[in-house]
Amino acid sequence: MSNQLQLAVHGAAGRMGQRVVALAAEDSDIEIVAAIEHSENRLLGNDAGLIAGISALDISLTDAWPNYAAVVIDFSLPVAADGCIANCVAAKIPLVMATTGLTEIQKQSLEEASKSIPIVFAPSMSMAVNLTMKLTQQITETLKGVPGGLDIEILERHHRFKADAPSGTAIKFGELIAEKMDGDVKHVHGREGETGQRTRGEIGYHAIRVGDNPGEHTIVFGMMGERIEMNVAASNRDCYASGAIVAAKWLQDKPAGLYNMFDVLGL
Ligand SMILES: NC(=O)C1=CN([C@@H]2O[C@H](COP(=O)(O)OP(=O)(O)OC[C@H]3O[C@@H](n4cnc5c(N)ncnc54)[C@H](O)[C@@H]3O)[C@@H](O)[C@H]2O)C=CC1
Ligand SMILES: O=C(O)C1=N[C@H](C(=O)O)C[C@H](O)C1
Repeated sequence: MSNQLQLAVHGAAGRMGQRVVALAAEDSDIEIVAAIEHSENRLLGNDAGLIAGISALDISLTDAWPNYAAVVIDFSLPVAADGCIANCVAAKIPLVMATTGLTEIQKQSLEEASKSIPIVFAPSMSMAVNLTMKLTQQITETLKGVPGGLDIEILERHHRFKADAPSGTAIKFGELIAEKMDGDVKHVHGREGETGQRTRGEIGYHAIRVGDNPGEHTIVFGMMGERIEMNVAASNRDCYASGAIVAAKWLQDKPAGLYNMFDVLGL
């Protein structure tokens, strides 16, 4: 059908890429036009649907970029981000950049790329996570002057295979919370040795890697005599994959620019 959204998935054989392929294949508004992977991936040439654990789609895993796609969803790795960005800019294809762990230079190249193509860039495509981000900003704004002080710690739990720490989501939680705090903020990643007592302007980060946890974040707001814990947890990866597909569709009528999931979700 010509009016389907022609989607290319970058990192298509990965944990996330497989879920994007599977959910997109169920969506009658989407036509998967390319399932792109690393040139050394041993699954190149295999059917992307079978790799994703669904029926064959007659789309072979490839390392070649399509001549045309309406949008690229990237769930690859930081090492692949530069090529992805460059190909999307060259072909003027809108991009959903979901990969985390990008360097500052790579984030700058995303900014530059967004001058010519529309990009959604977010460390979590989950609606629940992005709503929780907004709620934690409200809690920080409300409690930051509480008598006795407010201590904020961010715990994130992920599967044993995750290659970056802390999660991009935890880093984004910290950035958003820091925007609402007064004075200088010190981001403290883990604690060991004679640290001395906690200072007021700290945000602590703790990365837990266990089993097959698809992603869980707990923001602890500690006060003298009580605390609030905001917990958001995925039970599988489809919250991220479906969020990325929503973002891909949202991008279709947008001008060049750098957008996030708050823009997509209207938060
Ligand atoms: N924004 C979000 O909502 C979410 C983001 N993520 C992020 O997505 C990324 C991928 O996560 P997973 O799927 O668990 O990892 P994964 O390791 O299972 O998948 C990454 C895929 O990228 C492929 N890849 C590596 N280099 C490539 C290249 N040069 N060209 C094309 N493909 C290449 C790998 O072969 C692999 O199949 C991570 O950065 C993770 O943090 C994960 C879940 C949700
Ligand atoms: O690697 C993962 O799995 C996830 N990574 C993202 C992150 O680093 O924030 C999003 C989600 O937490 C799952």
